[in-house]
Amino acid sequence: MLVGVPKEIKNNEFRVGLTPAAVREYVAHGHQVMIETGAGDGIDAPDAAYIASGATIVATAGEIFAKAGMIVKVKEPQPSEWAQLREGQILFTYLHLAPDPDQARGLMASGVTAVAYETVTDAHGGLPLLAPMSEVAGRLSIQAAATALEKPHGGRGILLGGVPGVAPAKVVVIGGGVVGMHAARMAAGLGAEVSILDRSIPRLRQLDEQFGGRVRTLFSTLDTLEKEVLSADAVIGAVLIPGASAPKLVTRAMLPKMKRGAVMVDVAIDQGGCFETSHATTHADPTYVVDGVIHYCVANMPGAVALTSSHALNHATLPFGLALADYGLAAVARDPHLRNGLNVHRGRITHRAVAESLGIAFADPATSVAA
Ligand SMILES: NC(=O)C1=CN([C@@H]2O[C@H](COP(=O)(O)OP(=O)(O)OC[C@H]3O[C@@H](n4cnc5c(N)ncnc54)[C@H](O)[C@@H]3O)[C@@H](O)[C@H]2O)C=CC1
Ligand SMILES: CC(=O)C(=O)O
Ligand SMILES: [Mg+2]
Repeated sequence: MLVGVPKEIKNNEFRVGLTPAAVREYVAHGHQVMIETGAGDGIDAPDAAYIASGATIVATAGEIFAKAGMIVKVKEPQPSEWAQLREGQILFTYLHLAPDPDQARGLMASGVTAVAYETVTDAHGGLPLLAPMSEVAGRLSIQAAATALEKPHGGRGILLGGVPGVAPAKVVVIGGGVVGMHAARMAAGLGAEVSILDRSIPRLRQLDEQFGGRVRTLFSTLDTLEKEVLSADAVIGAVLIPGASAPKLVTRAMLPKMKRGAVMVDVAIDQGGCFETSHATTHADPTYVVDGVIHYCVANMPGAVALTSSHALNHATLPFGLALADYGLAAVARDPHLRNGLNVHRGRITHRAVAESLGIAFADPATSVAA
């Protein structure tokens, strides 16, 4: 298959869909790979590195969209990219369609077959193509919170770990999955007081065991959530219902009762955000203030550490991308985990939770791909 990788065009997005090491694997499988010139510049992978791995360098994204059988990206296609996708072409990337009806309509109109990294599953109930970026974003969320809490950035002026004789900051993590666990680990490592809220008791058990009592685990009721948020210096939003829009767990009414200069990092913003007052921001202007509480809501946090992120992402996407390149749609038909990643196919939404969040009719992928 002819596989194409355009340069990412989202604000401050420096990741790349395929690293040179991944290109070499595709070429070893007999595929041709086209890379837009400069696509790897953000991860210290110049055109020459891609040529050495067997790729061809092309001057424009337009050529890639026109010729490639499969497009491999990182972030959801931007409006100028929807217009260039077409029927018979496979798009393999993050989509986050539930809170983004414009993109959903754009992809449906294009006729493209779109496999979303974030809903591909594994045999253990996990999301293997979301997990590496959740690890990155969870860890970064604490760096973002620490920075925002500094006085020159408008924060309370509290050091996460405190110092001997002065109490540390309180970090409250809502959602104890991959993002939540990595956020808690970083916050605890810096010496903060940390609690994690989740609605899954088995998950809370795992976290309790893993942290050996260093982090408090709490079942998330309305009462517990409110009590924890109102006493927090930093709140990390890390819940997920796969494919669906995030539930709004911190309401606007809670904000005036929170500490002045507290910070809320809504990592779940790519699924619409789990705070009522969240709206997506960019790395260029990551924060805003509502009722004295700083909001950080960057939807592509891992793009800031593109080098780490691109390699971690490629390690996870490689086997699925190779299967798509080797077998095309047949790979989706025969692998239920890859099929769970199918979000759009020939103008229909093929993921149930995505369809329900968008209020668009659901087309069963098991039957629509075979058709
Ligand atoms: N902004 C960014 O750059 C990035 C955002 N993300 C996003 O972060 C979010 C979390 O991802 P993961 O940690 O990988 O998901 P995950 O599936 O590993 O964890 C989600 C956790 O939320 C819990 N949960 C669900 N509903 C809840 C509720 N009402 N109250 C409390 N807990 C609840 C689940 O039990 C689960 O433990 C996703 O929306 C993901 O797309 C991930 C990477 C980068
Ligand atoms: C998962 C996601 O939204 C990202 O890595 O940008
Ligand atoms: Mg701002």
